[in-house]
Amino acid sequence: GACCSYRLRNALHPLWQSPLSIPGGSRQSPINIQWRDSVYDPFLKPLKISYDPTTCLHIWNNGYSFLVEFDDSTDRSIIVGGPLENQYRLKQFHFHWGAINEWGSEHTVDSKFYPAELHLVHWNAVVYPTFEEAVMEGNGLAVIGVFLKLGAHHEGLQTLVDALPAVKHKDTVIEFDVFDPSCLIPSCPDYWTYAGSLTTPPLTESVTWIIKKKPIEVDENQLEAFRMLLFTSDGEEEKRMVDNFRPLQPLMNRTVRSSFQ
Ligand SMILES: NS(=O)(=O)c1ccc2oc(=S)[nH]c2c1
Ligand SMILES: [Zn+2]
Repeated sequence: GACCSYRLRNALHPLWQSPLSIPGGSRQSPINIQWRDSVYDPFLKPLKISYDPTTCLHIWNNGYSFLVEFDDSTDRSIIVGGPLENQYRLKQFHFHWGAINEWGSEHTVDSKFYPAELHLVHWNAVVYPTFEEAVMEGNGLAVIGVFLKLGAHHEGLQTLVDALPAVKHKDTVIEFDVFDPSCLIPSCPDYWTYAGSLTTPPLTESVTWIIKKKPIEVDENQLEAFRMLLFTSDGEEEKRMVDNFRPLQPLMNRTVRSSFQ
């Protein structure tokens, strides 16, 4: 049945040496979003995003992806509204991508992969004292997912792409002190939302996912810049950082809601 195959899928996937099964794994991510099965919820509010670009700190290659990290010691960069009961603080954003343009995103829409997916990670600092504690709680995190599609050059992304050669190897970091990530979020307010998990270890079921319906456009050179990064440290045999996405997980007893009709 679905459950054993998903356990097999997790066990087999080379990248995530995740445990054979996640304890009580009933809300794992990513999932396929079947547009026609999503349910319009008129009570969903618009998502309110207010980021302070000066809270940007650095870019770090952590050996899975590259993270742009923010100063989350105050409420200067937050999101509120949408499906959320509290405001959530921006901690970092990162991407997942493929070796080629045919795949790379973690979520799919009607089984379609995008070449890449952006995750903006926020945590519930109203209720929890630290990010590490929020990661363990059902309402601890809120992640905005934005699909990237091949198309026009993205000016805002280019400032980030220009810094990537400095973080080519695992565990390298470069200062990156002013960046407003809202330039990476489509202005169209439409989104899907569902209860899910982290897609990398510890895979905890602590994420309210907010997946933007509209993708952003980036060009081939910008996607290629992601693919020049390495999973490996300086001096090790080079392994290109590509296909850093988790396999699709079963929907189980969940409904995906939409903010639009
Ligand atoms: N890929 S993701 O689900 O957005 C995500 C977000 C934050 C995380 O913190 C740890 S630890 N693993 C994480 C995975
Ligand atoms: Zn992610």
